[in-house]
Amino acid sequence: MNIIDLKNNANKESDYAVALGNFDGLHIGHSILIKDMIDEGKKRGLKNSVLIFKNYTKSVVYNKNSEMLTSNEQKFILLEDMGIDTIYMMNFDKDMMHLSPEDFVKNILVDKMRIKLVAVGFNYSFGYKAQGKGDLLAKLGNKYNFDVKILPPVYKDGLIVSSTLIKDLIREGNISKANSFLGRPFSMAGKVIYGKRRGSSLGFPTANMERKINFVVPKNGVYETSTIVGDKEYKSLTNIGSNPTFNNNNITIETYILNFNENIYGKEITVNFLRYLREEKKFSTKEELIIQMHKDVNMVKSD
Ligand SMILES: Cc1cc2nc3c(=O)[nH]c(=O)nc-3n(C[C@H](O)[C@H](O)[C@H](O)COP(=O)(O)O)c2cc1C
Ligand SMILES: Nc1ncnc2c1ncn2[C@@H]1O[C@H](COP(=O)(O)OP(=O)(O)O)[C@@H](O)[C@H]1O
Repeated sequence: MNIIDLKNNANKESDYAVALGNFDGLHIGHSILIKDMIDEGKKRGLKNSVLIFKNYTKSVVYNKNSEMLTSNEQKFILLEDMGIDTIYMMNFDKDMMHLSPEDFVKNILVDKMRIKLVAVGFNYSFGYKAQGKGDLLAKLGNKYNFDVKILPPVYKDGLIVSSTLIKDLIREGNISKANSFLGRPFSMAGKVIYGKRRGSSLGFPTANMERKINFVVPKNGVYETSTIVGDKEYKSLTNIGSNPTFNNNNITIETYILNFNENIYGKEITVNFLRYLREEKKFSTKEELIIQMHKDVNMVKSD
């Protein structure tokens, strides 16, 4: 798989099919769209690609740091697994934001990327103030000689699968449902930082994570997770919250890794969220918390 930054490069090699979108989460709806683009591209003898903005378009448009489901690194791995030939990267900045729909199509898709097929979802919009919709894309396809495929919404359990819905489910702690919409566990990557150094004394050292990007955070509570350290995956338990037993006030994301005993401060870990187990509680003594933590471990050991 190639990754091409369109800032200083253009594709001169071959004609391409492309899927367009933010693809935050690369959920089951995104996968269907991308697989369809790959298949349709193959029929036409085209290479396949996705165009990804380095930064989240909504964050630029609304000038805020929006919460996200996936980092670009995670997207690259997932897209490579799907069989994508090329990822085109672009910086979404104020100039880009002000491009008219037609200029976006002509300057980027046609001139820089040699696109012959564009696949988008039913609610895709593009160009300044998101003025361009599917019908305009189809017209521009006629003008600039590329095919356009607009995919209908993908439903699951009677709901349209969307990144916004999945983020809301995660915020509510409904991890199982969020994961069924994602098609894999929601996962967060980040560096292990120092905490209060209390975990080891409780018999449960916890790796405190600093999120690598502004990942959406599940509601406070204890979760069954798995944790990737280096190239190994371990069973784990993750507590999100303010440790009310100890009257902390900031929210931490901390993971106790089973059958593990290494110093991993400063290392990057990935935590996959599998299941919500219980609320974070205020215990009257630390001994009671320790008893509960043993019960938590038994919950995930037994299956
Ligand atoms: C499985 C698990 C369950 C936890 N449950 C609670 C809880 O219910 N209430 C609470 O106050 N803290 C809970 N904690 C957080 C501990 O209080 C925390 O790990 C400890 O204070 C260590 O913090 P440190 O990493 O800053 O040293 C839990 C931690 C783990 C790993
Ligand atoms: N099984 C384990 N799970 C998580 N971290 C572990 C484990 N074994 C050793 N560690 C190490 O111990 C650190 C956590 O110890 P802890 O006493 O909770 O300190 P802190 O408050 O700094 O997180 C982790 O950051 C990691 O480097």
